[in-house]
Amino acid sequence: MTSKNHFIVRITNALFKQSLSKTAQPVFSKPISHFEIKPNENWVLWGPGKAKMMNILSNKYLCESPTSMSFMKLNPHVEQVQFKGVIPTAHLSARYEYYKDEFDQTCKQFILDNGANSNKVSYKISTSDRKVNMELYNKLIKSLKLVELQDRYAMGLSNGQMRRARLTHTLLKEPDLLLVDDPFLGLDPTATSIISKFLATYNHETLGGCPIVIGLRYQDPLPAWTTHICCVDETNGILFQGPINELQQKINAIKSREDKILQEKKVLKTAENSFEIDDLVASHPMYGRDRHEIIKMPETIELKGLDVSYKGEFVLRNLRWKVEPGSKWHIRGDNGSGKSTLLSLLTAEHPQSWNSKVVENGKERRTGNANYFDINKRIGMSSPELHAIFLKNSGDRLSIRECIATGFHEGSSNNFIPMWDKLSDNQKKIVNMYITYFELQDISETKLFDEVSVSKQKLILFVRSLVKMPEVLILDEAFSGMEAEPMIRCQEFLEYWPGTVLVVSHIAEETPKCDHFLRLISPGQYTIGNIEN
Ligand SMILES: Nc1ncnc2c1ncn2[C@@H]1O[C@H](COP(=O)(O)OP(=O)(O)OP(=O)(O)O)[C@@H](O)[C@H]1O
Repeated sequence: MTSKNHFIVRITNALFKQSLSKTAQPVFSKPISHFEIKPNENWVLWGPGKAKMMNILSNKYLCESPTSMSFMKLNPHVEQVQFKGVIPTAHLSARYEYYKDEFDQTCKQFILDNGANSNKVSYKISTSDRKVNMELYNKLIKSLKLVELQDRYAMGLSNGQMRRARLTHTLLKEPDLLLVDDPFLGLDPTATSIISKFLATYNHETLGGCPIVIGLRYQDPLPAWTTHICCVDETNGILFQGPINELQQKINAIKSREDKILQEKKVLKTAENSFEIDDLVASHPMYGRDRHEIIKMPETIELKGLDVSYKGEFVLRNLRWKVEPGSKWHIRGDNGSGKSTLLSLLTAEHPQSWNSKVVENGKERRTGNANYFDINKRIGMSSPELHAIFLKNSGDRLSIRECIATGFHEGSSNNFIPMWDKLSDNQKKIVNMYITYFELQDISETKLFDEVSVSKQKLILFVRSLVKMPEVLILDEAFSGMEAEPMIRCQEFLEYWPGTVLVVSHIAEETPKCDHFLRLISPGQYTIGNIEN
C-alpha cells in the first residue's frame, strides 16, 4: 500500500470550472499543476480556499482536461461529512416538539441511513439495499460516545451530538477518502478531543480506515495527527503543499502575517469607524441610556426556577437567572447541556415556553398574556439551526441585501419572505449602512446567499439579526466558521451595541466580550458569575 506509485487521488495540470458554459470562470485562476494524496497520509486544507479545494476532491466541479484528475480506483468512494447543524426543518420549533410521529427517525436510524438522507419520506422504509457493517457501527458509536443516544430522536440531538452522528453515518459508508470541513466547529473541548483522537487513529488498517482530509482556517491549531498540508488561497488556489514537518517555516510565516494584518486592521478600524458605529446603533432603544436609568428598569429576562424536561427527564432544572437590560452574557456548557433549549425557550420555539417562571420586563409569560410574535418582536438571532433553515428555504433565491432586509420581519427571526420593497426609506438606509460598514457592498445585489462562502453567510446572518435593533440579541455559534477578520469586526462592533446580548460559543476567539457568564453543568447544576475583561 505504501509503494510510491499508490495514490488515492492525483491531479496534474488541471483547471476546474463550475459549469460547462464557455464563459464560466475557473474555480481557481491558475491550473493546479500537481496534487496527490497517498494512502497513509492525512491532509489539512488550510486557508480561505479550503472549501473550494474540498469540492474539487469530491468531484463537484468539471475538470479540464477530464484525465487530469485520477483516482486509484475506477469508482472511488469519496465521502464529505457535511456539518450543517441539526436536521433542517421548516420551523425552528420542530426540534423541540414533544410528540414525535412515526415518520421521525431515531439517531440510530439516521446513522444507518435507512431514510436515505431525506426527511420527506417515511424513515421506516429502507430506501437502500446497502449492507451495513454492524460490527463497524458498534465500534463507531462506542468511540464517538453515541451509545446512550441511539434511541433519541435525531431531530432532538444537540449540535455537538448531531455532528458526531453525521460523522458516524459517513464513516459507515467505508469511504476511500474522507473529507471533513471544519471538523471541530461548535464542539466543546471534550467532544473536540473525542473526535480528534478518533480521527488520529482512523487511518489505520484495523478500523478499515482511509486518508482523511480536513479543512481548517488560518487561525485554527493544526492537529498533531495530520501529516500533510495544502495552503489554499480563495482565488489563486494552492500556495504551497507538502509534509507539515518540512513546511513549518512557511506555516509560521503565514500565521504571523495573518496576526499582523489583524492587529493593524484592529487599530485602524476602531479609530476610524467609531463615529460610524454610533450612526449604526443610534436608533436602538437602549442607545445613550446611562447607569442610573438602567438600574430602575425591570430585568429584561428573569427565570424564577425554570424546569424543562422530556418524558420526565430534566434538561434544565430550577434555573434562576436575572438578565439586566443591556448586559452581555456568555452562556457556557458542554454539548447537550441545554444551551439551545434555554434559548429556544426565550424565543418561544419550545413547547414549554408558556411558563410563568419566565418573566420578561417584569411580566410573567403565560398563555393569553404573551404570544410568539410579541415575544419575538424584541429578539434578533443567528444560530446554526437558523442558518440551516435559511439555506434550505431561501439560499438560492435571496440576494444578500434581500437576506438582510428579512431581518426586519417583526415577529419572527424565522420569516424569510422578501421584504426590501416594503421597507421604509429609513429602514433601507439602515440596511445599506450596515452593508457598507461590513464591506458587503460588492456582493449585496449580485450574489445569492448560497453563492458566498460560509464565513460570509455567517456575517450576513449576523447583520440580519441586528437591523431591527432588537432589545435582545441571541448569538448562538454565530461566529463559528467565520474567517478571523470579519469575526473581529463583528466582535468590535458588539462592544458598542447597546442592547442585551446572549452568546453561545465554545471557543474563546469566537466569543465577543461579555460581562457575565451562565454555565450549565447538568440539570439543576449551574454557575453564574462575572467575567473580568
Ligand atoms: N425533543 C427532545 N427529546 C429528547 N431529548 C431532547 C429533545 N430535544 C433536545 N433533547 C436533549 O436535550 C439536551 C440539550 O440539548 P441542547 O441542544 O439544548 O444542548 P446544547 O447545550 O445547546 O448543545 P450543543 O453545544 O451541542 O449545541 C440534549 O441532550 C438533547 O439530546
